[in-house]
Amino acid sequence: MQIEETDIADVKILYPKKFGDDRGFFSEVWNAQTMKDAGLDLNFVQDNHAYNAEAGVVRGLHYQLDPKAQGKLVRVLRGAVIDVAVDIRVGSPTFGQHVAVELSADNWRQLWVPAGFAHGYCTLKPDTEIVYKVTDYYSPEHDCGIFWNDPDLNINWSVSAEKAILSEKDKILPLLKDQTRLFEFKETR
Ligand SMILES: Cc1cn([C@H]2C[C@H](O)[C@@H](COP(=O)(O)OP(=O)(O)O[C@H]3O[C@@H](C)C(=O)[C@@H](O)[C@H]3O)O2)c(=O)[nH]c1=O
Repeated sequence: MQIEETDIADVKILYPKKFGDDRGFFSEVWNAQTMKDAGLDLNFVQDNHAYNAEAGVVRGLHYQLDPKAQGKLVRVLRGAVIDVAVDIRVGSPTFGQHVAVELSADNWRQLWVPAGFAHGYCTLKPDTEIVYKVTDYYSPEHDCGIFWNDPDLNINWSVSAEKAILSEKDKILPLLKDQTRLFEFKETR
């Protein structure tokens, strides 16, 4: 498993090895020790799996507030997405900046989205399945979001505002500048 740094210090791209043979392939997609060696001692408590019928489905940008903040390790089983992590830690040198990475069944990458970040994705293909491990349980009371197409974020989602397919909840999320429920930046997060 190779682990690559991104432009935002705490967000990482993981490249699990894939061993192909006549039968198909084998891949270690999560290894606690490897991540610990890379400085991430993680305790996942829930695995999420979402199916998206169409290309252009946008989910996000979502996060849970402290004390239920979640780190997310994201990968794609079928199809492809642009996966996005936005730094929403007030006081962070990269506040409001984002990392956007294509994750697909073909490239087999994973994105580590730490607590303190809003997360979202846009499907690039129909029949896209995404799975992610999270470090805390779902808590609707702590669930928050930011509008996906906030002009201040300047995210290239690969879909137009007219064509994007969103949940009713996600259509009316606030802009980052209007969202008061954010995180505080801590060096050690
Ligand atoms: C996220 C979540 C949802 N649900 C339920 C609530 C609701 O009835 C239904 C669909 O929920 P949502 O519309 O919030 O699902 P979705 O829009 O896919 O939400 C997800 O988006 C991505 C981008 C994330 O990062 C996730 O953390 C999560 O927020 O599933 C759970 O039971 N457990 C969970 O962990």
